[in-house]
Amino acid sequence: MLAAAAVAPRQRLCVAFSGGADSTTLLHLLARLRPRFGFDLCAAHVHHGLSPNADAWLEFCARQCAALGVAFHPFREQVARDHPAGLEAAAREVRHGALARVACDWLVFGHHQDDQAETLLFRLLRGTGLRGAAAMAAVEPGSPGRLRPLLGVRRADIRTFAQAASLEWIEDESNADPRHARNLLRHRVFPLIGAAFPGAVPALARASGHFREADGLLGDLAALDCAACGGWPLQRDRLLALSDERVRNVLRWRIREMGGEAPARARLVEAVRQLRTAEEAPLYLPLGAVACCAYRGRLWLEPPRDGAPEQPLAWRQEPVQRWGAGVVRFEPVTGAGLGRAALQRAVDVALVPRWPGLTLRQDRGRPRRSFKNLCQEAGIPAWLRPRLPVLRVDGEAAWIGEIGVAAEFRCGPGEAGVLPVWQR
Ligand SMILES: Nc1ncnc2c1ncn2[C@@H]1O[C@H](COP(=O)(O)OP(=O)(O)OP(=O)(O)O)[C@@H](O)[C@H]1O
Repeated sequence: MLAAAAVAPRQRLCVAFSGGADSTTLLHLLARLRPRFGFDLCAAHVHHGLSPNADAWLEFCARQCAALGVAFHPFREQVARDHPAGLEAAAREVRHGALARVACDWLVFGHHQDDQAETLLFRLLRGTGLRGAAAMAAVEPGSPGRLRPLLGVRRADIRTFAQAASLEWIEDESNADPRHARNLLRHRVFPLIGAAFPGAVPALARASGHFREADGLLGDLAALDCAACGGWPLQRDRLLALSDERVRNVLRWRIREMGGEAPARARLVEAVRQLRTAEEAPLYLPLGAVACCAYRGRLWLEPPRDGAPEQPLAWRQEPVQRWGAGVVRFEPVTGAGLGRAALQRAVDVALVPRWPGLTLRQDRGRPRRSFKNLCQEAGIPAWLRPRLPVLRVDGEAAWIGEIGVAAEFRCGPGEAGVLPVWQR
């Protein structure tokens, strides 16, 4: 598995070390494999402060690491007891937050096949989608990536090995607490299932592999559909020519790609319904971690409060400048857009959001118009206005995204010009 994950010599592996039988076995195995693979090994333990034994566990982990010559990183964390998702979830969040702070290439966990089967069943009972049913991956690339080398091994086999190797470990008394839903599954439900279906655990683990594969294919389909819709921002009419299922798949995939959690199915169903009934009209649909925006034939997702940067972004002739969730491209043109010479003479050129009192004259001989009037005339919806990029040149608006160039800055015929294009 280490070879499959392409763990290279000198890469830094950090075992997430609870001190339990699984991560203790894992740590000992990796310590033995260290000379053969040439990786650097360390271990991290998170002290949640929830058990009266937490100090003793931390000391136990420190001693084990010292005996194996493995660097040890202890984390003492506070867990909120009033977390809306419950104490277990709060502890997990804190644990993963602490482990993410370890400088390493791979975090290595002691999850095994029984954990995988329990995770799958637990999630199915809560109505999970394909992504959740895919459960845990043995190799999850990332920075750091995650490895679960024991994912194909049964819990009982790990214990047998640990006993045969005379390893010592600690038992977390909370693992026996039937008030935790996971423990109820482990101690009551799985023994019953196992008696009736002896191969249930490996079969469930296998099923999660099938779900993982199918989920990967849905990701491929979403990527193909996005490409066929012209890439982000998508062409709205092409997206809506797809079936509802595929539109939802695209939205779900993009939200995850942006680091958010996919909203509940009912919410996505409603979003697609609204997209279809709005036809061509501008639309702004909050979807949890992101907002779905549709405007002038284009559709995109953006973080709800990340429309425009708060601070001016100085422009020093770069071809591309970031703007909120998108970019502004400055394309070289001749006889169109903004005159380059005037921009080069200016002292202060920056991309900024609209400011109070902003006005712009679109054509010589026509009056200056307020930002609000310009937006109304162009049919720009109120939600999009704070996000519009404005190129401010020595205090004057030279260009406003979606509106255009100010007459005073327009490039003369045959002159070198630059045309800003806002891509959301
Ligand atoms: N206190 C801890 N400090 C460091 N690592 C831990 C700690 N607790 C658990 N781990 C790591 O997580 C693995 C799984 O532990 P456990 O089954 O208790 O957690 P889980 O909540 O089911 O999993 P996950 O945290 O991945 O959701 C362990 O084998 C170990 O690698």
